[in-house]
Formats: sequence, structure tokens, C-alpha cells
Amino acid sequence: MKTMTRSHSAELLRDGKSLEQIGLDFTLESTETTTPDSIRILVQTVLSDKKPEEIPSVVESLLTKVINDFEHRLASQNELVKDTTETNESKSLLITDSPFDTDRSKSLSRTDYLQKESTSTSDLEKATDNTKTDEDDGDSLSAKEDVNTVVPPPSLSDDNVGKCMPKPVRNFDQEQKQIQDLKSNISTIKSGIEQFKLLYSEDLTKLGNHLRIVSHAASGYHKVVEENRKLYNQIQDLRGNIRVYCRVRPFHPGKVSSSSSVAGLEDRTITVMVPSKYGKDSRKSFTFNRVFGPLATQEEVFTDMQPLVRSVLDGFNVCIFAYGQTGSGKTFTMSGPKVLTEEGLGVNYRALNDLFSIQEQRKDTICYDIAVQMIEIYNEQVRDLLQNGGNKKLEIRNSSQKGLAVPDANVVPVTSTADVIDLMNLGQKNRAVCSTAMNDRSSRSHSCLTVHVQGRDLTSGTVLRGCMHLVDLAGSERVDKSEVVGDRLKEAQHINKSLAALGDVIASLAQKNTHVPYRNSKLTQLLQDSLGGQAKTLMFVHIAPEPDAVGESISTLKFAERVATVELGAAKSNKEGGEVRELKEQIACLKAALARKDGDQESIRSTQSSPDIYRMRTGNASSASGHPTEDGNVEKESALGDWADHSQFGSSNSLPELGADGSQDLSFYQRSSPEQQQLSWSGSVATEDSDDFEVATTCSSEQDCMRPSSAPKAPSLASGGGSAARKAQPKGAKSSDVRGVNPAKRATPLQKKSNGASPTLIKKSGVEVRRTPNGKVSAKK
Ligand SMILES: Nc1ncnc2c1ncn2[C@@H]1O[C@H](COP(=O)(O)OP(=O)(O)OP(=O)(O)O)[C@@H](O)[C@H]1O
Repeated sequence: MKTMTRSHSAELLRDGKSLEQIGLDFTLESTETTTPDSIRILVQTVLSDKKPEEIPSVVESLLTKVINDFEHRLASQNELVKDTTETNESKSLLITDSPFDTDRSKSLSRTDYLQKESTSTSDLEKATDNTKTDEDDGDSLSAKEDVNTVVPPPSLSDDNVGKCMPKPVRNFDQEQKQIQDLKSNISTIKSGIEQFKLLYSEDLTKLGNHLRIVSHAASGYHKVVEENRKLYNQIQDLRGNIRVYCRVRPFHPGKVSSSSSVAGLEDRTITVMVPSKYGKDSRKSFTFNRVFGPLATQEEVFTDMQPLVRSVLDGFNVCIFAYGQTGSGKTFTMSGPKVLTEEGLGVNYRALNDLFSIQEQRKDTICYDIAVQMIEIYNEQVRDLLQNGGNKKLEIRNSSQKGLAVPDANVVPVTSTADVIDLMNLGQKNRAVCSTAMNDRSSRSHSCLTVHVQGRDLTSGTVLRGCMHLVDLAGSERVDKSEVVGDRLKEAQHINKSLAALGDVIASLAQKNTHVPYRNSKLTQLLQDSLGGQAKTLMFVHIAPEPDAVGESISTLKFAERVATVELGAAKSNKEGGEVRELKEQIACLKAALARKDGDQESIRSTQSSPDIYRMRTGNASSASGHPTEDGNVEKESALGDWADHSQFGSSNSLPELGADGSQDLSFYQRSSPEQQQLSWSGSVATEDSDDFEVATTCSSEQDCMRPSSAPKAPSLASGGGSAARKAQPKGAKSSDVRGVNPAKRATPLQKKSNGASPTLIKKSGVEVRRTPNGKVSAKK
């Protein structure tokens, strides 16, 4: 019975019964004699499935009940003993019925006992007989008596009373002993609980320490991840890879869709849903240098590219261009939202602000000049966005004398953010923008903000020049999707054609082809220095999350993946020490003097042998106040001052190359001379339809290589008949210019047949070097 009750209470506890039920069961059970062990087992059972934090309260409640119970019993016992003593003393106890009648019950309560006071004499006699029996069984019974049970003296006689007296006393002793045991159990349990509490708090402290260590490790892990990313970017820098960042635009307000084409975003990975006509959609992941989700702020985006932007102040050329379908957020990233707020400022503003603040910080050591140009390519025409009125078409000259890609566009010095905002507003106003079905304010042109920086180290005199193109491309779009006709259709076709040309250039670069078709579009011409040169280039691809944009998104991401594989070679700083510059200038002066000395005789000889030979430019090459242009006019000094005098600007900072015979090409140094730079155009002729020109020139003279097809040709030929002169010159024939520069000592004209099939003839220090369209070189004395 006892076992059953105990196991039942344990079961109740295990079944999650309330504390009251636990107490009740325990109380009921304790009506029987309970050994310390059984109590311990019971307590352990009770506590075994409790949570550590519940244990103190359960034990406390348990103990309170036990103590209350036993105090109550103790009180009853005392009362009983007192009553018994009183009864004995008065000898008035008359018991007619034995409480030890085993047939009826083992015990009688005090109430029962009192009720028996009126029992008849015969009953008392019976009881006296039974007392004997009880005396025999007394020991075995006593241990199991309920503490409330009173065993009254069974006999009427003094003797019987005397015999019966020890019984309650004996029970009382045992019960006292039990109580003592229980008390000691309780104190054991209490101390156990205390110990448990102590251990628990120790564990808690340990756990807290572990948590601290883990969180520290987690933050360390994030730092390591960040560090890894930086190192990865550095490796990419060293290899000269084009960096690719990806940004996902949020849904337009009010058009939030439950499904997005973007299935997952991580630090460097974007996963998109690839719809399948058959069966389940699949997912495709693309990894880039960085991926920004819809919640990324303009500041976050800029912070990541800040080091790249800053490198322009250290003399690097940088190009950041935004690519993506119409309405995917290119203009938002580059300029900001329509209504501009401080948080909304795009990369353009932030980049210039950053340059200004560093300019200020370094003003004691380096003096920087910053100027900007802003152009757009609209329907394959280049327009100046900083021109008030007028619509002059401009030419792209990647290696113009001023080192400007579009030398005829306004170059405006800027010194503050306010200047920049004014200029940008003007530029945005002038930009070709219209509404398409896909974007209510779509940019219909590629726009390019170019920041020119020139710094002079105030102590060493070192000059560094950097240039940064910030390009917001027109949106790639499917013509049918944008529902355009007429002029808009023409615009879209031009946009798509130029983006396709960009794709071709990227593909050629990725495959390391010798022939890169830069000249297939104005856009690729503009970006030639950044894509093929030694610039640091970052492409920002934009993704729209709408499910119906997934097709465009996938092709954009695939294109971006290809771009990421393009290695441009490590970027180089356009830095020139003061001494080096002085030496170069001395060499240039000496060479110029030598050339002038030899020039007259050479010029006479050349004119005699080749009457058709064309003259290049006129004017004083060493003029400090102006630069002669190809057509012989003298340019006014540009806003950029002497920047134009340095061929290291732009892509022309390449190392001197080796001639076909392995000797170093002196023309590199000759190009470094201002005077020679002005002469370097002489005789260079290019044709519109051929990229072989570039193949030849990429390896020889970058200045020549970049000559745009539409650059004046005939006017540069002083003696006319240029086409005849362009045909392969007789071996050893020297071109002449009005200043009679010794052709053997300067960069000789590049010659090229218009059909592109003929080898290119380059003269190097008396050596004729032939380049075939596939770039191979052969030399002849
Ligand atoms: N990250 C962004 N957070 C909030 N709004 C954005 C974000 N990117 C773009 N938008 C909003 O989406 C709309 C289209 O963006 P935006 O004009 O920049 O696209 P686009 O790619 O330049 O388009 P297009 O090629 O047609 O010029 C704008 O209203 C812009 O404010």
C-alpha cells in the first residue's frame, strides 16, 4: 500500500501535477511510517524531472508542508500525552472496548477513545483480556501507528492502568525519534539544496563565462571575415581584377510582392530563382566581391568602396560604373533619389565630399586641385552636360594631350560640396531622361562624371595625378518590354547596342584576346582606359526584385560574373618624383635641341624624297602658354594647368616596353617630354572601321592607339595628299614636320592601312618595326 501510494505520487509529479498535489500526496502518505530513505527517494523522484530553477521553490514548499505537518502532529501528540497523563492521574479512564481489537481496527483515535468512555463494564473486561494480546503485538504495531493514534490504558484496574501506561510513552518516543529523523533528513535535504544552489550558481557563472567567450569568438569571427574580404580585395587589386558589387533594389512602395526573384542574400552571394517551364523552379547563386540587400543604406554602400575612391588621391585611375536593367536603381546608387536628402546622397556626391575632406586633412603636405567633367553618350553622340545651352558634339580621345578622355568638354574646378551639387543639378537637368513603361524617369543615356585630381607634394615636389570615372549607364532593357516606338525605340536600340559592345569588350578581355573591340561604341571608347588600362575598376550591378524581372536579372548577373573574371593587371599610381621629372625635362630639352639641329637637313631631304609627305602641326611646341592641337591651332591653357603636359595621365603610365629586338623603347621617354607629346600625334592615322589599329598601338604607343577615328586627319597634313603619304613609306623615309624634328629621335608616326589587313609600320630609332593585325612584331633595320 505504501509503495503504491509513493509510486503514485511520483507518477503524479512526473506527470507534471501541481505542487499542492505533491504536498497532498506526501501528507497522505506520511500517515504511515516513512523511513528517511524512502523520503529521500521520494524527494529525489520529485526533484528529478524538475528544472534546476524550479527546484529551490519546490523543495521549499515541500519542506514547509512537512514541517507544518509535523509541528501540527507534535502539538497533537503533546496534547495527547498531556491528556493521557491527566487521565492516569485521575484514574477515571474507563475503557470498555479495547482499541487493540485486531478484528476491527489496529488503532483508535483520541475521539474514538473518548467516545468509549461510556462503554459498559463487560466491554471493559473484554478489553482487559484483549490488552494482553495487544501487549504481545505491541512492538510490531507501535512502529506503524499513526502519530495521532492514542493507545489508551486498556484496563480498569490500577495494575492494568499501570501496565498500559508505557504504551503511549513508548509510541511517543518512537514518534519523537521519527520526527528527529525527519528533521535530520530535512536538514540534510536543506544542506543538499544549498549545495545544489551553490553548484547551480557556479554552473551559471561558468555558463556566463562560456557565453562571453563564445560571443567574443563570434565577434572575432566577424572581424576575420571582414579581414578576409579586405585581403581578398587586395589580392584582386594585385591581380587587377575588376571588382563587382551587386545591389538589390527594394520593392517600390505600395508594390510589395509576396514573392521575390531573389531567394537569398549573403555577404558575397546572391541566389535567384530560376523559373523553369518544366517542373520545379531551381535556384542559382552568384558570388561577387560584395552583395548589398534592399535595406543597405547609401552610406553603407559608399563606405565599402571608399578606399577605392580615395586611391584617386594617391594617383590611381578609378572607374566605377553602374549596370543593370531599367529601373533597377543605378541612378539611385550613383546620384541618389529624385528628392535628395543627406542620407540619400549617392556615390557621386559622397566621393567628391570625401575627396574634399581628405584634401583638407592633407593640405599641409599635399596641394590638391580637383576638377570635374560631366558628359553623356546619347544615341552614340557625346554631349557636354556642363554646358549651358548649345549641343556641341564632342569626341572621345583616350590619350589626348591633356590626358582627358573628352578634352573638349568643360572642365570645372570644384572646391566644395556646394560646387558639386550645383554642377550635378545642371548635369541632371541637361541629361536625356524620359518615361518608359518600366521606369517613370528612365535615363536614356550613359552619363559619366569624371573627377580629375592633381596633387603636388609640398616637400618632395612629387606630382601625382588621378582620374575617376563615375558612370551611370543607361538601363539595359528588352525593347518589347519597354513598349517603346519611334525615337524611344531608336534610343533603346542605341543603348542596347552599346551595352552589347561593352559585353564584347568584357568577353575579349576575359579571354585575354589580343584584339579587343573598344571602338565598336562610344561607351567602350570612353571606358577603354578603365577596362583595358591599369585603372581600378568597380562594376556595380543592380537587380530588381520583381518576379517578372528575373530574366533580366539572371542575364545581368551572368554578365557580372564574367566581368569579375577580367584581370586588368595591377593598377599603378601616376606618381612622378620631382627629380625624375626634372631629369626627364632635361632629357626632353636636349633631345628637342638635337632634333632642331638635325631637323633642317632632314626636312630638306624628306621633302625632296617625298613631296606628298604631310606636315604635322605648326606652332611652338615648347610654348608655355598654349598647346598646339592636331590641326595646328594653339589651345588656350586649360583649367587643369600643366596637367596636359604629362603623358603619365590616364593609361599612358605604362612601363617602357621592349622593342622588337629586345631593346627598350625610347619612345616611352620621348612621350614623357611635353614637347615630344605634342609631336607624338604626327602622322598617326586611324580608320573608323578597324580595331586592328588598337592591336598595333596597344603594344607600341598608347597615345597613338587612342586616337579617335573621327579626329581630324586631312587638316593635320600640312602638305595635303595624306592618303598617299599614309601608304607605306619607303624604307628609311622620314616624315617631316615644320619644326624639322629628327624622326629618328622621336616617336615616329604610326601608319596604318585603311583596310586593316596590312601590317602596321612603326619606326623606332631607325628600326622599322612591323606589327601585324594579330599583334606580332617583326623588326627590320
Ligand atoms: N536602394 C533603393 N532604395 C530605395 N529606392 C530605390 C533604390 N534603388 C532604386 N530606388 C527607386 O527605384 C526607382 C528606379 O530607380 P533608378 O531611377 O535609380 O533606376 P535606374 O536603374 O537608374 O533606371 P534607368 O536605367 O531607367 O535610369 C526610383 O524611384 C528610385 O528612387
